[in-house]
Amino acid sequence: MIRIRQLTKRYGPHTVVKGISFDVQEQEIFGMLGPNGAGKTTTMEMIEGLRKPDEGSIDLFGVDGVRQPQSVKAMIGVQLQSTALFDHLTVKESIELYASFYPQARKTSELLQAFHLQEKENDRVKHLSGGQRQRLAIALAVVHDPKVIFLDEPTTGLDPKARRDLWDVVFQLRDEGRTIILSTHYMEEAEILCDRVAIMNKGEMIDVRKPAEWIRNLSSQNRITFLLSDKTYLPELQRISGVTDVKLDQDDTVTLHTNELSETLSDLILWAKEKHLPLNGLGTRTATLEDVFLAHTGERLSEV
Ligand SMILES: Nc1ncnc2c1ncn2[C@@H]1O[C@H](COP(=O)(O)OP(=O)(O)OP(=O)(O)O)[C@@H](O)[C@H]1O
Repeated sequence: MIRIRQLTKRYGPHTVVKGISFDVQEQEIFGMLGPNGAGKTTTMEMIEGLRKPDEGSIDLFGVDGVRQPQSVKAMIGVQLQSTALFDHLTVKESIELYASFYPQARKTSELLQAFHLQEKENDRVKHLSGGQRQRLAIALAVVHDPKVIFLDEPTTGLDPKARRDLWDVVFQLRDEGRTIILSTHYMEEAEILCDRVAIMNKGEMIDVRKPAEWIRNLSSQNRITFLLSDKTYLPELQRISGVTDVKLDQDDTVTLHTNELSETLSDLILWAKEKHLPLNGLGTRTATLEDVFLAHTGERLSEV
């Protein structure tokens, strides 16, 4: 287990990580979300032993991350930004170069296979697609068979297919028994990939929860919409079970906010039947992690 307690980092008068505490379980895919400048990278780099905390403790599977950063480095793999790869080396040469940095390394053939790069082994890095470069960057991070892997926005800029392929790589790393800490700007990615998600804002840790728990706690964000031209029905709609708010737009669209989506929906249908109202344009929208993020940070992640 990774145990972080009261971790603090200051730059001059600015405290950019403000005494945060959390645990990461073994074999967990742990996501860190937050707007730009929230302190995600600083936190990850303190755990990686690259930046020294001003206060607090880091215990990485029994190793003191603050006092023994060198021991931490042997246990962890950090994905390079794909721009940091050597463009003129081939894929195979890149892996062999990185393997030469460690006393013990995984076989090149095994890594080529695990990261679906066999067919590209003799291609120069500069000729790889975005997804292949990212897979190579992660392959290089696991050359020495680390227990913990850090991925900083691993799928930024990838097309949907390459993104899904990379998710498979991350699941595979976890299934091999590794613990993964990643930052992402994509809500969908956090929902699908992460066992638990930490949301950071302005150097503070808002909380750590499973994606579904974050969403459940924000369940009044569930919405039902339909067309209704007669305003006189609005007070009745307010009384339908689960409804927390009713809004009517200028284009006659009614939006019901509810914390009990299915119950509200079935009661609404019964009510409309009684009144002989057609419920044209009926639609529902459940809360997403994007709504959670907006509610907690006041920003849309897709825009940051
Ligand atoms: N070396 C440094 N010197 C001074 N301030 C720094 C330094 N590194 C980071 N900061 C500041 O610390 C704050 C947190 O930065 P950090 O990079 O950790 O945020 P982040 O959540 O990773 O953001 P992003 O999503 O943009 O990567 C920012 O306000 C940043 O300007």
